[in-house]
Amino acid sequence: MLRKFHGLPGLLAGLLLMVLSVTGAVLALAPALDRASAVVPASGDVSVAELAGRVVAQYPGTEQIVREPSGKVIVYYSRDGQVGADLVNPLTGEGIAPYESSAFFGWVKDLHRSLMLDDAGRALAGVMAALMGLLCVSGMLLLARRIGGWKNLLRPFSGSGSKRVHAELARFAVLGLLLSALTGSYMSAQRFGLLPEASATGPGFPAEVSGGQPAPVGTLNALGNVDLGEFRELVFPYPGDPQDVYSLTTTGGSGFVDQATGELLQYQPRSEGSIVQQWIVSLHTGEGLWWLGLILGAAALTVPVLSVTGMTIWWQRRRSPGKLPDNADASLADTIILVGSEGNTTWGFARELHASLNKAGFHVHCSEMNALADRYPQASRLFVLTSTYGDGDAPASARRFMARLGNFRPGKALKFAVLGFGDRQFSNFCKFAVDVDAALADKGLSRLHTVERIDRCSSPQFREWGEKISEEIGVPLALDYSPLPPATVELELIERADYGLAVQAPTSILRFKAAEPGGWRKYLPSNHKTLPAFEAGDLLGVMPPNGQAPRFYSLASSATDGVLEICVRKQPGGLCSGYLHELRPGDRIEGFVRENPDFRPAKGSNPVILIGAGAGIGPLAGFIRKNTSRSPMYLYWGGRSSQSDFLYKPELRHYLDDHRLTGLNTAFSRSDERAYVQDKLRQDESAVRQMVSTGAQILVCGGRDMAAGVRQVIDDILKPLATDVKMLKAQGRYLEDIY
Ligand SMILES: Cc1cc2nc3c(=O)[nH]c(=O)nc-3n(C[C@H](O)[C@H](O)[C@H](O)COP(=O)(O)O)c2cc1C
Repeated sequence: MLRKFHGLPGLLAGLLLMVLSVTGAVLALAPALDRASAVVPASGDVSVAELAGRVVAQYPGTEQIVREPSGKVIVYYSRDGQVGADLVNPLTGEGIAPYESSAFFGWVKDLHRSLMLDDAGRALAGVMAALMGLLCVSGMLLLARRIGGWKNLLRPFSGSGSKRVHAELARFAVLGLLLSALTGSYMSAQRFGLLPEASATGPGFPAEVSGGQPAPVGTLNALGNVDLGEFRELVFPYPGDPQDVYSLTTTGGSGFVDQATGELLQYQPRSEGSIVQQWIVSLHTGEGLWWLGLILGAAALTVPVLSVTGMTIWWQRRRSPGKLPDNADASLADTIILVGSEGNTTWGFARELHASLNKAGFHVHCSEMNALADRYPQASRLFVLTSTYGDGDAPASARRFMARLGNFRPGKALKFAVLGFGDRQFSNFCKFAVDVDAALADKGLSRLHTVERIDRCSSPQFREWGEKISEEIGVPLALDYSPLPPATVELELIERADYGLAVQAPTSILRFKAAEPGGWRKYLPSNHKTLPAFEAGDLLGVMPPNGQAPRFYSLASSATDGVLEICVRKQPGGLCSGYLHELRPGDRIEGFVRENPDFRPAKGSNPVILIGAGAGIGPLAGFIRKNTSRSPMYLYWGGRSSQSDFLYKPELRHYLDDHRLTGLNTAFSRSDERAYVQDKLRQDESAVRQMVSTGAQILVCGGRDMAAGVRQVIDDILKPLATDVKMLKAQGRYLEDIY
């Protein structure tokens, strides 16, 4: 609900808000520019009498002197029948330059205030300001919910892409934006009579004036008592009229000054309402507070980026597999389905369960596990369908689930069943599902059904689970779903480099191109094949022969390299790795790319520490190849023998020479040295610690034993910094790709 509230007005208003914010940011420069060009004496240095005396000496026809909130002093005068206005130096009274208000700023102000649409535009701008206030508040509530409370607001966020940019910018800009929005709404409401305006009437003309011989303005007592810092405006009496008076306005109020006696007449202090009003204007425009103007301007400049990233998030969410027809509201649903998925296949099963339960008359709400609500007031059944990733870890749409479980307040009637999706070839088969099952039981929920595990998206296993659930809930559910095989492309092997045979670790670097169609079809222009889009670190799914489920390999190249490269170790008895190792140049395979955006080096100039062993070097080599900005990048890699399985040896030398790689540290377990990559990290302990303390990111790729050993070493190294791998992971600074 909160998300809809934040998203819909945001989308509608995005464009208008961009216009208002960009114009606001331009206008915010004016106070600082004005201040930079103004001569501002220290407080107490110049009185209004001194100022007026100096100005009149230079401009005998002075009619009015005005001091702007920026400190600029302007004199309006008449000379030889002509009127003029000059900017003057308050220390000398001399003119600095003719005064003209900027046509450019005037135009921008009109656009900002009324979108060039007079009153209709002013009203629209006011509505936009109120909307901006709502967006700020709902956005902050969303953000606090996402990061686990207000206390985490200043901690680094994990995540990537539009979501991260949106959240990072918003948390720093929100106070400025909220201030602009609230003050803008207030001003607009006043203008349209929705809020009372402070009375602008000044004191009445004095009933009695001395009418004596006018004294020089520089000698008038009442003006001598006012400091320049408090001065706003002095209007001179009509020349030759002894009954006329000076009218004086200061920050504290206004009154009249007798031109003969210098006495202050009819002084009226400013009302509280008028002071508040003036403050609101200053807080909105930065008038007289040039530094605040700059802060507000910088905050306003984030609005176009927030609008674009906000729209991107909205669009991604609309296209997400979690968008289901007839999805009940979480607060009204009697049945909840939560989905944990990385590659989206689990969503297909969840959709089938959702449709079957809906058909049976239940009110079903389905969402990703990360969106676990604090309560489901009407629900009595909770189904959790989740895959497992990494080395028994949570998939992307469930990564925040365990943290959110802390705030979860289940009703007494709520019973749950967890169904895991995984692959028996991983030693941690469906581990995350098992962990979730245990965590829900710990929370005090009772089980509707014990946790079950589905191997490689098996449709019969899913159907059987459905039958057991039918018995538990007393309603027949016919779950019939088989995921569509992913759309594949044909790839042709163009090159291979073989390593490791002598040390019983046969590993090959395989390079593919998109296969050209055969026969007459190759002459069709539309049939010229190109590689799909991918980045190093994404996954290549390979369909092994005999219709087996796909196996995944980390990509060592990106599409812009013009070649699709993987690094494959032949596993004893491994069906797919054996199949790939048999390939000769010219042979073709069927494959598809699966994005893995969470395993990428962060952009920026912080050091990146790459750690891997064996074929795990593949994506790491791809990251180094792409490091054309020459950010500091260090590689720690372990193999068996420098003679036999030093993968990418010539390329790494080349990357060191051209500074795409800053440092290389190798360990060989079957050499005289007998070292592992963990040993090299320990040797470099202080350097690693120092890099992490300056914001380094660590990426690990390889087998699970190596990854566990590396985690242990890094935890030890980080102890003096009072941080650990868990914390770095939460900040998106420790990424793993483990098999
Ligand atoms: C890189 C990678 C790591 C995986 N790790 C595990 C694992 O540790 N345990 C497991 O049971 N399955 C693991 N799997 C298999 C997935 O859980 C399984 O393919 C699941 O059906 C994917 O569902 P999803 O597409 O909804 O994420 C892994 C798959 C990949 C590609």
